[in-house]
Amino acid sequence: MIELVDLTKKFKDAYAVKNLNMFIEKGEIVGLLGPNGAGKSTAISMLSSLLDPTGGDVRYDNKSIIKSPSAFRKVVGMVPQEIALYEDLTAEENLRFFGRIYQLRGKELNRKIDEVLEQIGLTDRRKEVVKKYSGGMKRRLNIGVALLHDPEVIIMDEPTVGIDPQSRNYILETVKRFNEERKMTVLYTSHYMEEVEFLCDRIYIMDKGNLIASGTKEEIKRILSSENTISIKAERFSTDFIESIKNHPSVNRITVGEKEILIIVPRAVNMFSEVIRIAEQFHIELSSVDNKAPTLEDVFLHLTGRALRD
Ligand SMILES: Nc1ncnc2c1ncn2[C@@H]1O[C@H](COP(=O)(O)OP(=O)(O)OP(=O)(O)O)[C@@H](O)[C@H]1O
Repeated sequence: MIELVDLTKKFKDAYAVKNLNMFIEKGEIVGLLGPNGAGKSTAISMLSSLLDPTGGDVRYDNKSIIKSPSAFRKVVGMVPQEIALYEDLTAEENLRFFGRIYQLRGKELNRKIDEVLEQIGLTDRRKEVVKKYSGGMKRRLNIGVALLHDPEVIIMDEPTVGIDPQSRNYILETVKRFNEERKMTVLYTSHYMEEVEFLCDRIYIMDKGNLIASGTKEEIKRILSSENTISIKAERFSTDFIESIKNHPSVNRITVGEKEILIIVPRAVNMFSEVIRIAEQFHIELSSVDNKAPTLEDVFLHLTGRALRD
């Protein structure tokens, strides 16, 4: 198990990470979520012993990896946010170069290169120089480098930034496969809610250096359990109708879009029939009325008052 205990990093007079407490069990995919500048990269740089903390500790199987990082370094693969590849080398040559740094040689190195290229779906393009690769292919090779020494734990710092949806999907599916087939422990940082929702069972949410929520997806969404959101859609809404919904005694607040209105009501209130009655009264033809399950995005908005991608 990996534990972060009161982990803190102060740059001059500002805290990038403050008293961060987290744990990651063997074989779990844990998500670390937060907007730009939340402190995610700083936290995982300390976790992978690339950066010295100002305070606190990181423990792997009860041993401090701040004091003695070498054992942890052998079992961890780090995928950095910035692509760290040689553009003028081919995929195969890049893997060979980094493999040697991991002390791999000869047949073992060749076998690992073949295996990693297969895992990241680049076997066919192995002889091409990286500068000809698409953003998504570079991202995949960046992940491949971290897999060369068969890590037990992989730490990924926003590995899908700036790529097309197809490559993004490929990466997400690959991470899931590593976890299922190889029981790899994964710490996945992102500022995309949907990625973390798809991949992770347990989630930590950071904002401005602090942890603002943690738990399973279900636990985190329960933060919003005192309210329910109803989505109604129509080709057009009239001002009278909007005012009537907004001023209804059971409605907490509404968000008005061009063709959709979100109506937030207390959990216990059933507004369905009431909404339909008011729509009929104002001759609004509703195309749908749905109960909207809360998303992690809603949780973040609720906790911070800001959207995650501000
Ligand atoms: N070397 C540094 N010197 C001074 N301040 C820093 C340094 N590194 C990070 N910071 C500050 O610490 C805060 C957290 O940054 P960090 O990069 O960890 O956030 P992040 O959540 O990873 O965001 P991003 O998604 O943009 O990488 C930011 O305010 C950043 O400006």
